[in-house]
Amino acid sequence: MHCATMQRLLYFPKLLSALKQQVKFGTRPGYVCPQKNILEGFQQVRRYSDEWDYDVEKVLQDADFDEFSDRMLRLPQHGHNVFVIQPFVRPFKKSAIKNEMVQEAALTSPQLQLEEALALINTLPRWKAVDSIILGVNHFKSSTFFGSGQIDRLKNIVGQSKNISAVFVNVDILRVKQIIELELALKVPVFDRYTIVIQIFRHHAVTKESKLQIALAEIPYLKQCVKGFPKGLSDRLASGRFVGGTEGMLPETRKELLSQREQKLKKAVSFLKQHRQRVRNDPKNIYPIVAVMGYTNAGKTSLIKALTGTEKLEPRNQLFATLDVTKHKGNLPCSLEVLYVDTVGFITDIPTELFESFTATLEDAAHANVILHVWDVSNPDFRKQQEHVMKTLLSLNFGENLEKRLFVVGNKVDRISENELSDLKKAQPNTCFVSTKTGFGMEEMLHKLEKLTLQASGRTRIKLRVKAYGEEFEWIRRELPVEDMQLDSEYKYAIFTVLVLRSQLEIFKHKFVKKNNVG
Ligand SMILES: Nc1nc2c(ncn2[C@@H]2O[C@H](COP(=O)(O)OP(=O)(O)OP(=O)(O)O)[C@@H](O)[C@H]2O)c(=O)[nH]1
Ligand SMILES: [Mg+2]
Repeated sequence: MHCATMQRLLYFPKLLSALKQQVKFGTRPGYVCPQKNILEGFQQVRRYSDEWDYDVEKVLQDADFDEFSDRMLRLPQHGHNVFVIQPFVRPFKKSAIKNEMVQEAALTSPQLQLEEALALINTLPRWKAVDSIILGVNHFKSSTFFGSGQIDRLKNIVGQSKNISAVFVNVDILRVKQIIELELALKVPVFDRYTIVIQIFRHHAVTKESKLQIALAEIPYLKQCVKGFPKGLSDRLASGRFVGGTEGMLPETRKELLSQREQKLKKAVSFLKQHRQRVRNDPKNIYPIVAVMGYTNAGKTSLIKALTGTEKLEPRNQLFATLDVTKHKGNLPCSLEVLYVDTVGFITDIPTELFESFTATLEDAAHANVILHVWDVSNPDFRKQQEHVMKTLLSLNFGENLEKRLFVVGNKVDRISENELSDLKKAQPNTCFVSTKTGFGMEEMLHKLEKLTLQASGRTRIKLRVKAYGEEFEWIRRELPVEDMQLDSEYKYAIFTVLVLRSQLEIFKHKFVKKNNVG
């Protein structure tokens, strides 16, 4: 076996020894071990034959639109040195906030929010957070967002620093009027969370599926820009955001451009959905599916890598490192093959439209037998994060039977103290606590996951007694997930323990039970 794979399997000593025994047993002359593929499964990186044959590039190619959207989203090639502003509403004024997402954000600490804002900026290649400030406000003023005294203070900071080339106000979305007023005052481009996340998405999108969905995610933002763009202001703007190019276009022409783009994208996404549905319904796809979901950077990709040994997976200390929904084959201790689905992480204070655009690929996860929710328990904000993930799952139609198929894993326990871990275990008795980094708790977690997966995917563990090395024997070995096989003392009969779907059992009965001697 591959040496690196061996090392990874050392996380799971019992599982490893069981696998080794099975393989040894399989080397008996004349007998190929059905479990041999288990070990091979650990080494395999496999994209299933669900390739989508569609020319997305053709749909996305549109020079006029690119010029318009790049201008609105301000995508500089050179990056930015960013001044990060973390606004928070002073506690006694919380009732003044209407926006539900801002209200939710106001429940956490501004310091933690600022840390996330810095991580967002530093995730973008060539972007750097150079300074930051936490600003308490009584309420978010409609036109300028901040009060006039605060605007003066910000003007001073930004004006005096030669280093600052952009400002990031860490709120979900700023209105166009607010952006324009802030840009006029501060004389640098101003970004909100929506625009920053869109830019990260653009950088991290690899496949045509994610490129398409991200293009759709930009549309609501651009619509807002077109709607809120005030006449006659553009030439006063220093940032050049709305100046030149499509600025000269009539508002109707911009609207037309956007609506044509939206129609094209929606049509392509509907084809993508149909394709995904066909793949899901293909009777060949009988593997139970475990969708790994959670807040961004919680360790979803790391967990799948630890469970499957997939070399190509690259966990990264970045927000939204994963945008493509990918499937990775692994085995449960009972030998049953499962597909782990890696997914895009969620984040608070982002308009829901942004994640709704991912539904075409997230639908695969929504139909999964098990929804494995990963928490980063070392993050002081993890309770708020996990609440947010649950809310997002419900808003994205993951609600059906969610309680029955939900499996919660608290990751990164190597970064918390023993006391904290024991308090967490008491408070969350149904959660499996692990570290994908050290391997702590992984074996126990895997056994619990197996139990739920078998139950949720409708598999039954049964014994089949058949003639050794006969037709049925070969069929079982080839077609069914075999957990164990024993030969009788005379090597005449074999007793298989298999994990079967009702449909597989019916096929077996139809093929063999009547005509042959099967127990
Ligand atoms: N200390 C520690 N770090 C971990 C653990 N699991 C993951 N990490 C680190 O956390 C960071 C994020 O890991 P990923 O697996 O990429 O997280 P993710 O949830 O897939 O993130 P996104 O795809 O960006 O949403 C990486 O730097 C990992 O090395 C763990 O158990 N302990
Ligand atoms: Mg990931």
